Amino acid sequence: MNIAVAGTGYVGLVTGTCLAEMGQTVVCFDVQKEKIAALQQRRSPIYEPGLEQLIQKNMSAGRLSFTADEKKAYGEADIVFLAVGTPEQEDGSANLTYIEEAVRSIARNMEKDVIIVTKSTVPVGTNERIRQMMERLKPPFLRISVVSNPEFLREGSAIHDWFYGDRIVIGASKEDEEAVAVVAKLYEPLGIPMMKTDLASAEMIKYASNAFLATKISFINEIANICEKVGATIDDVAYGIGLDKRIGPQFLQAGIGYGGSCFPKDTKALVQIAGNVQHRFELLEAVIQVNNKQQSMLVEKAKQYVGCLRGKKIALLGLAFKPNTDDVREAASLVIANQLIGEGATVVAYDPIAVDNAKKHFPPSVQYADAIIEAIRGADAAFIVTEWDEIKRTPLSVFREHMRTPIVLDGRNCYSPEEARRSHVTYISIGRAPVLAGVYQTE
Ligand SMILES: NC(=O)c1ccc[n+]([C@@H]2O[C@H](COP(=O)([O-])OP(=O)(O)OC[C@H]3O[C@@H](n4cnc5c(N)ncnc54)[C@H](O)[C@@H]3O)[C@@H](O)[C@H]2O)c1
Ligand SMILES: O=c1ccn([C@@H]2O[C@H](COP(=O)(O)OP(=O)(O)O[C@H]3O[C@H](CO)[C@@H](O)[C@H](O)[C@H]3O)[C@@H](O)[C@H]2O)c(=O)[nH]1
Repeated sequence: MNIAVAGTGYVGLVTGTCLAEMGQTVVCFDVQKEKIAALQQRRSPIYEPGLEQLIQKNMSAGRLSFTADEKKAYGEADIVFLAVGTPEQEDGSANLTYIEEAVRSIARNMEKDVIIVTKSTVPVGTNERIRQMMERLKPPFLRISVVSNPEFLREGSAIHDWFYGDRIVIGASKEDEEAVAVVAKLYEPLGIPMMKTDLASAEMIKYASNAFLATKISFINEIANICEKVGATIDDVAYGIGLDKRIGPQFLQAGIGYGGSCFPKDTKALVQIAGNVQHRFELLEAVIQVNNKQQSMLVEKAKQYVGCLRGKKIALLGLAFKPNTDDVREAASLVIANQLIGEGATVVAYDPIAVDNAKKHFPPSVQYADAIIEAIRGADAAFIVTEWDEIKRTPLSVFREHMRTPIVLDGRNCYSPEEARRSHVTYISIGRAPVLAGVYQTE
């Protein structure tokens, strides 16, 4: 069985590499020639723990290769996994241009019957359109099947998620039952529960899963905001509600809102998908609004405790949208950096991995430090935006020692209020009472 993967972003690379690790022969294709060149040199274009080693291992074993030549990728393929991007358009809907380009390319280059397996997150109805496009464009003597197989991996733990996921969803129409069996057989060795359904339901499962998780986050963030006002503590409240098995403890970490390449785009796309069938998804609209508000909250709090931010040095600790990734797409750090600069502050940022990516997206006036201490030295306030282990391991006493005024605004609740009191820092976190260490100069 020859497998091709279209796209070498997170999903394409993890899919291709993990299928090779499972013993399949895989060739990955991308339109970005520099990505393919790096991969051919055995370098991963993204930071994901364990991925580069697994790429190298499977290239050496001769099971995994990379090409920028579409004929080489698709000519011999029995199965093509579509893992190209589906980014957000201005109106919030998913941009399907890359999917369409990949489909045209497969149709142009295929020399065998082919099963197209869509891993990209695509609006309901897209796989049906992929089938129609393929039927129109493919060589008439060859057959195609279309299977929806949404991906649920999380960045930072993507390889673990591939091998130990909660479920595998395979959607197809009745006429593609044979293709479903082929795809199911590929996944069988993983022993992960598999569910088979129709195309539209599989597509909807992906959006509904992300929308539900985003809802949980916005919900707990709102509870945290209320906790601050009524004197309750979010840590205890989240723990207490999570003990109810019907609710569960996961995704109840209050903070500065969700970011990343999926939740922000997929929630907006689902609002659009609903809107297209004249259904206003008011609950999800509120989830998005709460998230936007949450991302700005820390700067508002900074103004309250630091005073006017003009001319102040602010340390921004953590740029990636979550730990263990170098991805800064839709990261709260970007919103915060823009706001701080808008207020006239000088921003000195630190991140252990994501600085190269940040430099491409952040305002040019952001300065970058090589270490946490360098970022906080002489600072008037420090924002903790990503809960990297390195940041969590830095005692608050270090902030007290190196900052001009030790005001720490922690968007990820990395420390306990007790430690803040012991360390004599002003510590403002989410859903807990502020810890005030004294009166500081505000002008
Ligand atoms: N990132 C995640 O954690 C994640 C998880 C689950 C699902 N998804 C979904 O999977 C899809 C891909 O996400 P990603 O984060 O890997 O995207 P990405 O933007 O990181 O990568 C997409 C890749 O596709 C390539 N590409 C574009 N057009 C192409 C074409 N015609 N042929 C071949 N390659 C082409 C791009 O050059 C890029 O390298 C999206 O729909 C996303 O919503 C992402
Ligand atoms: O309790 C929580 C959990 C997460 N987050 C934030 O939510 C965002 C997303 O986190 P996470 O879900 O861990 O990362 P992603 O890699 O974006 O993965 C999500 O998006 C992927 C793309 O669709 C899906 O495949 C995954 O199942 C889904 O978890 C990040 O900003 C986190 O900081 C919180 O604020 N509180």
